[in-house]
Amino acid sequence: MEEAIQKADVLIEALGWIRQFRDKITVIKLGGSVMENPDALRHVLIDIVFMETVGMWPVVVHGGGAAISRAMEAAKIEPRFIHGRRYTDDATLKIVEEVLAGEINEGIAANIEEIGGRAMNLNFKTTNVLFGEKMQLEGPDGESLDLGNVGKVTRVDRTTIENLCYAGQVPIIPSMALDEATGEKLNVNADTAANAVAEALGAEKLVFLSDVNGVRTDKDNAETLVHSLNGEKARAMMADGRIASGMIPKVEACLQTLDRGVKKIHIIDGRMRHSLLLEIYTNIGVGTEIVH
Ligand SMILES: Nc1ncnc2c1ncn2[C@@H]1O[C@H](COP(=O)(O)OP(=O)(O)O)[C@@H](O)[C@H]1O
Ligand SMILES: CC(=O)N[C@@H](CCC(=O)OP(=O)(O)O)C(=O)O
Repeated sequence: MEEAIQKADVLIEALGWIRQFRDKITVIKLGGSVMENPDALRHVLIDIVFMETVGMWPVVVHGGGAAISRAMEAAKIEPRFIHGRRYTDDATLKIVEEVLAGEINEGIAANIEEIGGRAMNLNFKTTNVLFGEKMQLEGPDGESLDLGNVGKVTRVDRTTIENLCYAGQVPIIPSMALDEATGEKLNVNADTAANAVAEALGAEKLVFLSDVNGVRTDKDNAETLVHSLNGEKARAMMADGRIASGMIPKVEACLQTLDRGVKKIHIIDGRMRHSLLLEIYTNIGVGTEIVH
């Protein structure tokens, strides 16, 4: 009986948090590295179904970088990255669409339905909600770098996403956009796509599920987790190389988004069971919170 009472206590403890986040949007970015681990992905999706069931409005934006690279290798195309972005020629774009907007997008929605939740996969074949334009990057001497069909998000169809949330469905958004001027499809970095969606929706929270426990001062040592990271510290860590590779676009985009109305941003370990619920429903600080 004591055990049952303790379980009831836990439910009551969650009540305040459930009330606080009811009818509020949390954007969850699923990184390719989490999706590479089916067990971790399943647990994350169970947490998302829990959120949806208690009346929160989770919105999923996903990448799938590792799966794209694998499909490219099978097609004998060498993946190439420029400033953390995948060089995307026409053949690569076709693969990105098949893998990201196809297999992965449909797979996440199907998984959520299997667990008992309701989801809607939003892609070019169903409903596209991300619009963008080609991204221009500059090299060290100011020369323009050609990334091919890579874009940034300029507009988000907020009404469609909010209507789905209101109807109790979890929107699942792949990191691809449609160029409204040319009708071309664009490959978008999933971290920047998640930030654009959170900004457009004025999300209460933006949570990145990654394959590390957060930002670390030594990227190879989990013990060096930074619990709270502000802009000044983040810029210093990027300048001296402590923040590197995939963490750079993530942190840069987070700092920009905080300036644009999203209240809280966290980077947490998607492989840790229930890290998402712990972040939302408890006072235990898991991962790194990005602050002003
Ligand atoms: N200071 C740092 N702290 C933590 N991870 C870092 C840091 N600098 C670089 N990284 C790298 O960033 C990676 C996470 O970014 P990324 O590969 O884009 O993941 P995801 O697919 O989850 O978006 C980590 O696996 C780690 O190797
Ligand atoms: C332009 C660009 O780089 N797009 C990314 C989109 C997927 C992504 O970002 O996936 P992760 O979140 O798993 O890294 C790519 O092609 O890999």
